[in-house]
Amino acid sequence: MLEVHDLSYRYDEKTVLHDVTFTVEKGEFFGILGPNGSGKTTLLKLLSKELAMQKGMITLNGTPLVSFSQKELAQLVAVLPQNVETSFGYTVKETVELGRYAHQRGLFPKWTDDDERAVIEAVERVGLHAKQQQGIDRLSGGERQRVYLARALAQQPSLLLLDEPTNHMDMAQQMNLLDQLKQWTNEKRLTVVAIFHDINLASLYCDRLLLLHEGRVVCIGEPSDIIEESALKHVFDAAVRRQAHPVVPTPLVTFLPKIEPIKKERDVLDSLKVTKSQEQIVVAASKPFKTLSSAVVGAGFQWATHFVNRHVPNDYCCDDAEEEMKQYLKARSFNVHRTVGMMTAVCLEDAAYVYRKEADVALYTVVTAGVGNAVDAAKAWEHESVAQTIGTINIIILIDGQLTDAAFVQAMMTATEAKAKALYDEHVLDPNTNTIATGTSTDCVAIAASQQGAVFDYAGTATPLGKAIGRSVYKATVEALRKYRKRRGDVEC
Ligand SMILES: Nc1ncnc2c1ncn2[C@@H]1O[C@H](COP(=O)(O)OP(=O)(O)OP(=O)(O)O)[C@@H](O)[C@H]1O
Repeated sequence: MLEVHDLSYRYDEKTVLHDVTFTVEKGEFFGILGPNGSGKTTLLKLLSKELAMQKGMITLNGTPLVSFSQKELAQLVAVLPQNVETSFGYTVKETVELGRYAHQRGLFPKWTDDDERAVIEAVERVGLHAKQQQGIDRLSGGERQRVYLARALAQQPSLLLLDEPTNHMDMAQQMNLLDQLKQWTNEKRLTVVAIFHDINLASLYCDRLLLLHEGRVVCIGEPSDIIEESALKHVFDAAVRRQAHPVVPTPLVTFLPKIEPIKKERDVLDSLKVTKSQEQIVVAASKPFKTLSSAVVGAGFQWATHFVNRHVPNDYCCDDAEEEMKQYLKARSFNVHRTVGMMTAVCLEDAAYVYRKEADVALYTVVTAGVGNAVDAAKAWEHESVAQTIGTINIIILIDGQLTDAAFVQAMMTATEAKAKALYDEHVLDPNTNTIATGTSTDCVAIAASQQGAVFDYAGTATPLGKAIGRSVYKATVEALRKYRKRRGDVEC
């Protein structure tokens, strides 16, 4: 629908756009990103003919932009500029009605049913139906922005040009408005070209993005191709980290603040406070540890200061164990956002604690082990139903060092392998298949790292960290298992 070829532009002596070339398809939501002064607004003004072209070519549906009259262009293209001058004295509806100018004909144009329908739909779409008779000077900045967007939508354009459309809006309004626009691109094949400052919003809503830097196109493509750490670092001169969105397959970026690296606290593991009772084992750290866990509370990545292994009865049963565990933690004054919480029916006196300090690696491991639900993972499919009792082998590993994401995942793998080996050597059987068990049906692992000091890129079994994890987890699991089995010979816990 839109083709831009070798577009350059200069204000006086200063060239601010250099040979910009791209195309936008009909129905596409196309985002323009770039730092302040990179030429985004100038580009948009050239697309709307607010600025006269100096060099290059822009075509709309195959016709050069220069050959459209202003009125012809207004029937195809609507613009929401960065700053709109407020026309005081108009109501919301009257302001939106101005969007119909492009469709009025003759010296004394008649207001038609089509005009009325277009205005009402636009006002409703931006959620201002209830305020349509209100003067726009009595609206908030965000509401006013929505009125101007409605005016642009009432124009029923094929191409909508937006300069920071969600300026002044709170988060909910931004999402709501972009959801609506996205729906219009799908339903009405409206094409949107929008300037964004929020990279994550652009990534969520745009089909493709164009990244501008000092008036030049750095790259064009789908968000997952464009949102790339090194390109963003180069363009925005800021360190960023790319991550996966938790729900949709688009990337998210986090800008990393230029703060002093965390000061290395000596012997961070020595200052851990470990409290043991029949009800719970609590490992408390003075600073948050970055943690990857499968715990009931705090699963996934989390920064945590407290690691709680709580004893529950053998017949513990709850529809929403996570919520129940959160209530338990809150009632005991734990901050649930800073706590990793797991459960076990095992007697907590039988926990094993292993502290290892070698030249390059220091870690502290706590294991509770019960094997009532022991399962051979390779044969679990033979079980008619997997027992869902709380179990079982809970492993907490606190590491003094900085782990990459790869190292976190490898630490999980190494710990799991060492646990399985402990079960093998202790000859723990899956009672259903009578084969050696590899774990229990509800095991839990938490890998926590201080994220200070030594950097560990990997934690597989060939690395010093992996070796220390394997050795500690094996030792602690064997010890905890033996205590558990000995007690079962004496007292049922
Ligand atoms: N009317 C003007 N006269 C002279 N220079 C201008 C004019 N308008 C913009 N510029 C310059 O052109 C360059 C590009 O400006 P532009 O507004 O297009 O950037 P932008 O990427 O939209 O910036 P922002 O993110 O701050 O809105 C800047 O260096 C700016 O100072």
